[in-house]
Amino acid sequence: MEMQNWHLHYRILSMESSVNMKLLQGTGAESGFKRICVFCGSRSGNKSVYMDVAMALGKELVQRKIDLVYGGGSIGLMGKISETVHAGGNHVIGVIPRALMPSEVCGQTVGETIAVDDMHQRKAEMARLADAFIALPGGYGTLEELLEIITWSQLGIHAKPVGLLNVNCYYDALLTLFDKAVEEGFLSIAGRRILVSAPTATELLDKMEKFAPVKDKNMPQLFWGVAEASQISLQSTPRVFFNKIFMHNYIQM
Ligand SMILES: C/C(=C\CNc1ncnc2c1ncn2[C@@H]1O[C@H](COP(=O)(O)O)[C@@H](O)[C@H]1O)CO
Repeated sequence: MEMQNWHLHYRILSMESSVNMKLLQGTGAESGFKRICVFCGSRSGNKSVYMDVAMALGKELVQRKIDLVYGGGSIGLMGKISETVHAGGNHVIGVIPRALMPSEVCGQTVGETIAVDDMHQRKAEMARLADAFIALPGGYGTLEELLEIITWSQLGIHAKPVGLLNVNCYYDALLTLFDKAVEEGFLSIAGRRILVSAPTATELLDKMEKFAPVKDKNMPQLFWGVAEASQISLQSTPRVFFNKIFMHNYIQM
């Protein structure tokens, strides 16, 4: 895609999402989201509230006719949300690296499985397939996925809503850290606003439906195109694979 076309495309995407969301407000109409990617723990947590919220989010997606993209398998919160959405009759896509595919590692994926080569490819594929992202409680894997997708938004790679389901105040410390980063000058206010948070699935989805991306005026317009990917590939061999895949998927978003 030409540089100018890309900027136009990005602006149209941002405008479209805020217009669609405005039309939906208060109408009781179907969601503006077709597919949401959920990042969440491969463990269940040690309080029932965590499995409960995974089920509640699954039911909310079913009710709003939103399909699920997730990391595949049947373990922990990942298993609970995928089983709930699948049982409710919505489509589920598990994007799973081949190394994690054996059922003794991750259990069985319900619905459709997309096998990928590695964790980087998985994230790019999840990001391409979904039109919004939600993080439930989880560990390093969930945090890493959440922070990367926020960073991609900050860099203008996508303009899709990112939500944090802060059940049981699980993410309070993280949200305080982000506020501290603004206070200390490491994060812009526009950057901080990328992440939408709420304590329940219903409130979070309602907020995300209304989300309109805020453009950070100080952020330069970046071009994430094939030309840059091939330049990177000349400079640094270990990053070639990631960047090639990432750019390829990005162009298709
Ligand atoms: C190897 C072991 C378990 C299998 N682990 C995972 N299976 C599927 N997806 C995973 C796994 N680990 C990370 N992910 C991705 O990150 C998120 C969950 O990570 P967390 O650290 O549990 O928060 C999830 O969204 C996946 O996409 C044996 O331990």
